[in-house]
Amino acid sequence: MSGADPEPIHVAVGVIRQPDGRVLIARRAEGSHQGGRWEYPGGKVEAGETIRDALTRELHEELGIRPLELRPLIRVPWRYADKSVLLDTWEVRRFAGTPSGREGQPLRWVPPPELARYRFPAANGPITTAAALPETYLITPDVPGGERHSAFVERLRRHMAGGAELVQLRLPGASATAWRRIAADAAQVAREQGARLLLNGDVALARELGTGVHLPAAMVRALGERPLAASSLVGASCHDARELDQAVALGADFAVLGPVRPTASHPDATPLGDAQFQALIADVPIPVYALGGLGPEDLPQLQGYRAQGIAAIRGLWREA
Ligand SMILES: Nc1nc2c([nH]c(=O)n2[C@H]2C[C@H](O)[C@@H](COP(=O)(O)OP(=O)(O)OP(=O)(O)O)O2)c(=O)[nH]1
Ligand SMILES: [Mg+2]
Repeated sequence: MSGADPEPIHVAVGVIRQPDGRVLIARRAEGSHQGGRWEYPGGKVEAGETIRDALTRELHEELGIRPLELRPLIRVPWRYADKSVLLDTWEVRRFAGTPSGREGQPLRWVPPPELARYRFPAANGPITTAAALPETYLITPDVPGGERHSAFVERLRRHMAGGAELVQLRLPGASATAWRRIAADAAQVAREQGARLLLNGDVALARELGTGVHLPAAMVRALGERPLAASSLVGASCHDARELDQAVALGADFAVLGPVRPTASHPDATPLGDAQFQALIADVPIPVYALGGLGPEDLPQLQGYRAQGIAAIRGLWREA
C-alpha cells in the first residue's frame, strides 16, 4: 500500500562490556548515515544471517573481536527522515581479542554513567539507558513493626554499599510523616553511596529531594507526561501490554512488568508466566525488569528473555 513504511533495516548492535562495567563506543565515519556521532558497534544483518551471526561478523570486521557471551538487551525501532531501522541490541559480556578500530574509527571505553555525555544518533537513547541500568532493582519492604527508622535506613545503606545501585523506596504502611523522614534520609544515603533512589508514587517529594520516582500503573495512566526532567529516573509499574505502551508513551526510563511468577506479597494476582512475560516485552523499546517471585538465581533465564534484569523485595532484601 502506498504510504506504508518500507521494512526497517535490521541492525545488529553490541553493547560490549569490560568486567569493570565500561562500555565500548565508536565514532561513525563522517559522511556515513549519522556520521560523526558515537555509536555502539554493529551493522546491518545480511540476508540469510541470524542476528548472532550478523553481530559476530560485524564485530570481527569493525573491531577484530569475537563475542563469546551474548545476551539480548533491547530492540529499538526508529524512523529517521531518510530510513527506518530496528536496532537489535545485544550485550557482549565476554569476547576474545582486543578491540581496535579496523575501519579507522576512534574507540572509547566509557563508564556507564558517562555515556549520556556523548552524542549518539537519536534512536540510541533507550540503549544508553539499558547500558547504564543495573541488572537488579531492589524494592524495599515496609519498615518492620517495632524497628527504628534509623535501623531501617542503616540496612538500606548496607544494601547500597553491597552493590544495590538502583533502589525503590516503597513503604505502603508508613505514615505521611515517617515516609517523608525516611525518604529524606534514604536520599542522603543514596547520594553518599552513589546509588539511584526512586520514591514510589510521590512526584512532589522526588522533586524536592532530587530523587527519581517510581510510578504505580494508575499514575502512569493519570499523568500523560513525564513528571521529572531527563536527569532523574522515572520507572513505571506495568501488568499488561496496554500499560507497557502507556509507560513508553509517557517517556518512562524503564518499566517493571509482573507478576511473572507466584509471589507471597500479591497472592491474589494471576502470574503472567515466563512465556507471556517474554512475549510481552519482545518489542518494548525501553528496558523492562521482571517482577514477582524472582531472585538473583533467576537472572540468566530472565535476561535470556530480553529482560533488563529482575526487580524484587524478598528476592533481594536481606533481613540481617
Ligand atoms: N551500528 C550502529 N548503527 C546505528 C546505531 N544507532 C543508529 O541509529 N544506527 C543506524 C545507523 C545506520 O543507519 C544503521 C546501521 O548501519 P551501519 O552503518 O553500522 O551498518 P554497517 O556496519 O553494515 O555499514 P555499511 O556496510 O552499510 O557501511 O543503524 C548504533 O548505535 N550502532
Ligand atoms: Mg557498522
